[in-house]
Amino acid sequence: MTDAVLLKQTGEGLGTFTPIKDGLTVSKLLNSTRPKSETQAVVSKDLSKTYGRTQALDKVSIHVAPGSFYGLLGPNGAGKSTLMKLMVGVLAPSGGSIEVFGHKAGKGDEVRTMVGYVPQDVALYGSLTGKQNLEFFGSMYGLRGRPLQQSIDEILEFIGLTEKAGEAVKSYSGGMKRRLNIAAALLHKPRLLLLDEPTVGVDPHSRQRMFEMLKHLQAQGATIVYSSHYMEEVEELCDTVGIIDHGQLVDQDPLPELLARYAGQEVYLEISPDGTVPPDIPAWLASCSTRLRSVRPLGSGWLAEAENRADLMADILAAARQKALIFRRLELVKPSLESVFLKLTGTSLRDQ
Ligand SMILES: Nc1ncnc2c1ncn2[C@@H]1O[C@H](COP(=O)(O)OP(=O)(O)OP(=O)(O)O)[C@@H](O)[C@H]1O
Repeated sequence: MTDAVLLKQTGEGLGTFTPIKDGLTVSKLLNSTRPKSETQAVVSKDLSKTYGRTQALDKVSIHVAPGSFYGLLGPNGAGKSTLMKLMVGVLAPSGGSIEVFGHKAGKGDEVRTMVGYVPQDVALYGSLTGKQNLEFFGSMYGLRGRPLQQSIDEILEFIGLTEKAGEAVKSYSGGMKRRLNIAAALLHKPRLLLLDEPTVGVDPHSRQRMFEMLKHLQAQGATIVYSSHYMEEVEELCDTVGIIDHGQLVDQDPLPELLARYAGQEVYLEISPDGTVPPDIPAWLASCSTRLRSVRPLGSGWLAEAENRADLMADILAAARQKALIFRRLELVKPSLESVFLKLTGTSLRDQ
C-alpha cells in the first residue's frame, strides 16, 4: 500500500452521486464547487525532480485548465508518474513549483482533499471485500458513518460493482480491481482526478466502462489528468495533451491545435505489381508532385507528406494515369496523435 495520503473531508469538490439513465450513477456538481475565477487546475513552473543521479523531470511547466481532460502522453520512464506524484504532493519538487487550484500542491488538508489520485499499481487489500476496501479508503479521507456509507453505495453503483461488493477483492478480475481502485479515489468527490495508466491489464469491456465513467465525471465538472502510453486512449478521451519525453514537456495544447500544428498532411500508397511499378518510388513521387515534402516506407507501402494531402493526392492520381500505374491502396491519412508524437520526439511511441 503506497502513496496513501491521510485527508479530511471539507465539502470541497464534487457533490452527490445521482443515477443516470444507463444504470450508472454520476456525480452531480454543486454550483458552488465550480471555480469562480479561471484559476488553473494545475500549474507548474520549471518543475524538476531528481532521484539520486536520475533527472526524472527537467523544468516542466504545465498548465491544466479547470474542467479539461488532460492526457499526459509519453513512453515508459518519461516522468509521467513522477509528475502525478508531485501534483498530489506525495513527492516534493527538487526545483521549481507546482500549484493545484492556486495552492501549493500537497500542502494542507484543503488542497489535498481537492485531489483524487489513482496510482499505477492497484492499491487494494485482496482479502477484504470491495466494500471493506472502500470503507478503509473513505476513512482515510476523513469520511465516517452515514456520509461514508452513502458515498460507498453511490460509487459502487457508479462503477457497476454493487453486486460484487460483498466478495473478497482477490476474486475480482483485473478490470474490476482497476474500477474499484478508481472508486477509492472518488469517495471524497475530488475536483481533480489524477489517473496513472489506469488501463494496464484491463479487458476491453472494463476499459470501455471505465472510459464512460471518466467521461461522465468530466461532464459533471471534474478536471482529469490521465497518463498513458496508449495514443488511442488519449485521442479518444482527452481534449488537451501534454507530450513528455526524457523528463521534459515537449509541448502541450488542446488536441486539435497540436494536430493542426504538427500532424502530417499525408497520403498512404501501395502500388500493385499488376501494373507498371516505378523502380524508385520516392523518386517517382518527387517527380509527380512539386508539393512533396517527404516520403518514407510504411508497412508494404509508402507514406508521402505534403503541405496539403488532398493536393498531393490529386498530383499522384494525375501522374499515375499517364504511367498506367495501379494502386493496391491509395488513401488520405487522418491526422493523428501518433504523427504529432513522431514529429515532436523523432520516434514512434509504439517502438519504445
Ligand atoms: N523512486 C525512484 N527512485 C529512483 N528512480 C526513479 C524512482 N521513480 C522513478 N524513477 C526514475 O525516474 C524516471 C521517470 O520515472 P517515472 O516512473 O516517473 O516515468 P513514467 O513515465 O511514469 O514511466 P512508466 O510509464 O514506465 O510508469 C525513470 O528513469 C525512473 O527509472
